[in-house]
Amino acid sequence: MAVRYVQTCRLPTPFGVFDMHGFEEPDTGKEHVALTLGELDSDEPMLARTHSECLTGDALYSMRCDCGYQLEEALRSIAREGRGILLYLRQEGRGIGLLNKIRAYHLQDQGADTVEANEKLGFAADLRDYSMCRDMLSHLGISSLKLMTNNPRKVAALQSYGIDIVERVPLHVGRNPHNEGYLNTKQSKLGHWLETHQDDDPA
Ligand SMILES: Nc1nc2c(ncn2[C@@H]2O[C@H](COP(=O)(O)OP(=O)(O)OP(=O)(O)O)[C@@H](O)[C@H]2O)c(=O)[nH]1
Ligand SMILES: [Zn+2]
Repeated sequence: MAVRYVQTCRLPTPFGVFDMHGFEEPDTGKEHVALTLGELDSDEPMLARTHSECLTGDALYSMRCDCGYQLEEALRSIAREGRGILLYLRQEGRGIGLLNKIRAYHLQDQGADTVEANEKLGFAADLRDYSMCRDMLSHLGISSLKLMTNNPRKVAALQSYGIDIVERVPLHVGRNPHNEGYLNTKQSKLGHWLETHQDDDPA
């Protein structure tokens, strides 16, 4: 989806003072942001995270998934590196939206896994589209990334837009008894690179 740049402001966080760049999808009105730290105009690959919205995990401390833990670890890693970008993409629930995600969680409470629940609701397992990343990165002059992800589809999607992924940085944090089944299904059905025994120590 094509996006247009709107404005930039400072965003102080416990991890560092980022610049927040706002973008809008003219066709849908969806709003996305990029947080950046450090020099943008450089040929050096940039540490990056493309993070899809998860209100429950990112803002409400849900332990059903690993999103909140990954968001925090990504911002911490960018701050440690002194340079990087986090693209926060407003595609909640792998693209089905918040209320459908609650419907899907209800089905999971009754025994479905994360993929089966989507399918029972008539959705594909993952409806996300990463094309807005191309415009956002191009606007900021960034073409080469060290991407923090465990998701092979994300890597392939960004590469298909001509973005150079020079390194894939694993992001294994937040495994707990409430998301064990979810993470196992991500690995077995969605192909995520997740070892069975993760090192949860963020040090
Ligand atoms: N439909 C659905 N969406 C979920 C569920 N659990 C988490 N999500 C969504 O899954 C998405 C996770 O996105 P990301 O954090 O980018 O993670 P990812 O695609 O799994 O890949 P990583 O980069 O390895 O973290 C968010 O949009 C969440 O809202 C679920 O059970 N059902
Ligand atoms: Zn989540």
